[in-house]
Amino acid sequence: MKVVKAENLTILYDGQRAVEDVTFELDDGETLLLLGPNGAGKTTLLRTIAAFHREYTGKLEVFGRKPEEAKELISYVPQSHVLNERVPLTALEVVAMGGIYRKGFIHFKIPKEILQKAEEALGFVGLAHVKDKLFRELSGGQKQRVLLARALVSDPKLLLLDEPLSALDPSARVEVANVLGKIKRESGITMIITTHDVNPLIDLGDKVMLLNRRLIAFGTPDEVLQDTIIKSVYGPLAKAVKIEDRLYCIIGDTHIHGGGGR
Ligand SMILES: Nc1ncnc2c1ncn2[C@@H]1O[C@H](COP(=O)(O)OP(=O)(O)OP(=O)(O)O)[C@@H](O)[C@H]1O
Repeated sequence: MKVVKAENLTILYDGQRAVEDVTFELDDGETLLLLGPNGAGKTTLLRTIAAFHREYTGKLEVFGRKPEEAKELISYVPQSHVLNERVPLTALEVVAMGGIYRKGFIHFKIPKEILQKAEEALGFVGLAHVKDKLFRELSGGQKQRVLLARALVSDPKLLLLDEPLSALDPSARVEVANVLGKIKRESGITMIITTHDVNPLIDLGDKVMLLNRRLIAFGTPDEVLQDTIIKSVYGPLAKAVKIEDRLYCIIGDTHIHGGGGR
């Protein structure tokens, strides 16, 4: 069974088309890098797969079901997370929230088994040592890793990540990309990762989709990240180059969200 199957998927907001006529399939364990300029529809596609947005035509199946019927199998890590940093939560409490919300209730006291899972997840992302630190006092890269741990606590089969590297400095990008690599290698969870900068993630991508409201290209990194295809979206200065067998995309599209660092 396909993890995601979209056929002629068109996504609308109040009747206006944001994403048009997208067809693709994703197999179990694959990682899809979803690439496209500002306003291309990356977040829209991700949120529709997560069943947060439901105005669409065409076919969309997640694990062979309607997206809203597959919700318990999906974890979604939003772009600018909505965690209220004024609430003094520790890293461990933030991770545990992933298990609590999934169970559909809010406890004042976090159940022991959820705390234990949260500790394991924090260890997995290499942050066991900061479990009692306040989330708001962590670095940008550490915060993003905590959010990854939070997404893992509910044992998802599909992980949807919206711009996990944005607003991070280059060394934090590498730190987070390494954790994403570990998730892929050790847990085999299917992932869809939206990004403006494909370079730090390119080794993870089994498939790449280039979206610009319409599907420009979908396939392996070698198939999609070709000079002519990249130029058709990002203009004549954009380039795809291969250096020592590794692909790099120079697209001059850095998309800074502000914030960043601490
Ligand atoms: N809630 C909404 N209501 C109406 N239109 C929306 C809404 N969210 C997004 N859009 C529109 O849908 C289109 C795609 O936006 P989306 O945020 O999915 O693109 P994106 O590729 O994720 O962009 P970015 O890289 O800037 O985050 C844009 O034209 C945007 O204005």
